[in-house]
Amino acid sequence: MTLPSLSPDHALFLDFDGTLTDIQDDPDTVALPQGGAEALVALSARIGGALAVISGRDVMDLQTRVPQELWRIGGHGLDVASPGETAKRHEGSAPYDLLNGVRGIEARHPGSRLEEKGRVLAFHYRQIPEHADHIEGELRRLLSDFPSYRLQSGKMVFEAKPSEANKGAALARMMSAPPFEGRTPIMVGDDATDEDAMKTALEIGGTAIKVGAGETVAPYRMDDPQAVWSWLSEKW
Ligand SMILES: O=P(O)(O)OC[C@H]1O[C@H](O[C@H]2O[C@H](CO)[C@@H](O)[C@H](O)[C@H]2O)[C@H](O)[C@@H](O)[C@@H]1O
Repeated sequence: MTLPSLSPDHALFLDFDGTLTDIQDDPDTVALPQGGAEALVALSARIGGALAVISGRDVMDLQTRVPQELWRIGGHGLDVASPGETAKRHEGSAPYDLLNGVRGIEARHPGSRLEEKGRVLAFHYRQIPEHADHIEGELRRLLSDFPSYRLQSGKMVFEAKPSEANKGAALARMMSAPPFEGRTPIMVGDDATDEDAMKTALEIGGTAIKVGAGETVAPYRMDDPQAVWSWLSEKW
C-alpha cells in the first residue's frame, strides 16, 4: 500500500526505540542516526511544531537522545516536555512493595535487568529469553496485588505501568491543544504500547504506520527505521 504523504496540516507522533532507532542489546547506547536530530527539527518546523517523539522511556532519558526543540513525551505518556523545556519526571515512584517484588524477580534471574523509571518499571530479559514465560508468570502474580497497574509486553521487555501511562491517552491530550489541535495525526510505531496511540489517531480521523512485523491496527506498514527515515525525508 502506498504510504501517506506528509503535508503541513499533519501532526506527527513518532515512537523512539524500534521506530527512529534500531533495536539493540543495550538501551543506554541507543542514539538517533547521524543527521536525524537536525532532520526532525526541520520537519517539525514544516508542520508548525506539531511533531512529538512519544516513548516508553523515562522523559529524562529521552531528552538526552532527542533534540530539545521538539515535544518529548516519556513514560508511555505520563510526562510531556514542550519545545525548549527541560524535561522533568512527575513526582512519584512505583509502590514500594511492587518495586521490592520486581527487584526480587531480577535478583532471581541473573542476566535480567530492571530499568526503574519512576512509576513505570521495565523488566528486560533480552539476555535470557528462555526465561520469558517464567518471568512473566512471576510478574503477573505480583501485579495482581496492584490493581492500578498493568503488565505490558514489549520487545524482550515486560513493563509494569500505571493504567494512566497510555500513549493513546497522551496523543488525545496533545491533539486537544496547540500546535496539534485541528491537525490530522499520524502515529508511527513498532510495538504493543504504540497500538494504543494508533487506535486514538485512527479514531480522531488520522492514520497510523506500523514499523516491522506483528499484528497491528495500523493501515500502513514499513519494514524498519531506515524506511521511516526515508519516508520522513521523501514523502512530501
Ligand atoms: O516506546 P519506545 O520508545 O519504543 O520505548 C520502548 C522501550 O524501549 C527501550 O527498550 C527497548 O529498546 C532497547 C534498545 O533498543 C532494547 O534493548 C530493549 O530490549 C527494548 O525493549 C527502553 O529501554 C524502555 O524503557 C522503553 O520502554
